[in-house]
Amino acid sequence: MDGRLTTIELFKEDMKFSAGHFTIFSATERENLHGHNFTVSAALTGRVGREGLMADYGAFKRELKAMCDAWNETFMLPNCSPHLQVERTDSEVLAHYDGTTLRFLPRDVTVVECANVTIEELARLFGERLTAEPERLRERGVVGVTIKCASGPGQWASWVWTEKQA
Ligand SMILES: Nc1nc2c(c(=O)[nH]1)N=C([C@H](O)[C@H](O)COP(=O)(O)OP(=O)(O)OP(=O)(O)O)CN2
Repeated sequence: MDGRLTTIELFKEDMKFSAGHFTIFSATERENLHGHNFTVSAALTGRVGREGLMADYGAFKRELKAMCDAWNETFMLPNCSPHLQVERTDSEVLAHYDGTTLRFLPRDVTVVECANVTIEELARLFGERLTAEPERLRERGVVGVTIKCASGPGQWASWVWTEKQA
């Protein structure tokens, strides 16, 4: 590798998903159910090899798109909230919050491994998926990954990984 660093930024038009959610602010305060057109973008920093190539970014695009597709047109519930408990019955997904129960059909819900369906948690989920195999990233010369997730124009949260922290 000639060693120089480059950063490839991915913010394709189709890296998006329309999903419902509500932000939980406390044990007794949350938003009403609503939705956003979320978008996600990634910046991959890495070393350029003698072939004039860093890691092929195609795999990263496919991974991000697959996550967007899985969450698109569903209602997202957090699986690890300190304030909300998710219960699955034979025919429903129940969300117990502050003495109330929200009822969903399984086909309409995505339960995600996060404490809150916020842009900061969604950015982390995207980032952790892309950096699940840090050794493989290193082999491909990737030294940094930054994910941005937005719930609309002009507001996003970032999540950053560097090879040193892994
Ligand atoms: N730290 C965070 N705070 C909030 C988040 C979040 O993800 N992290 N999310 C929300 C809600 O999603 C809320 O719906 C956002 O509403 P708003 O800021 O009004 O954004 P809109 O998409 O509705 O766009 P506007 O045009 O600005 O109204 C709240 N807090």
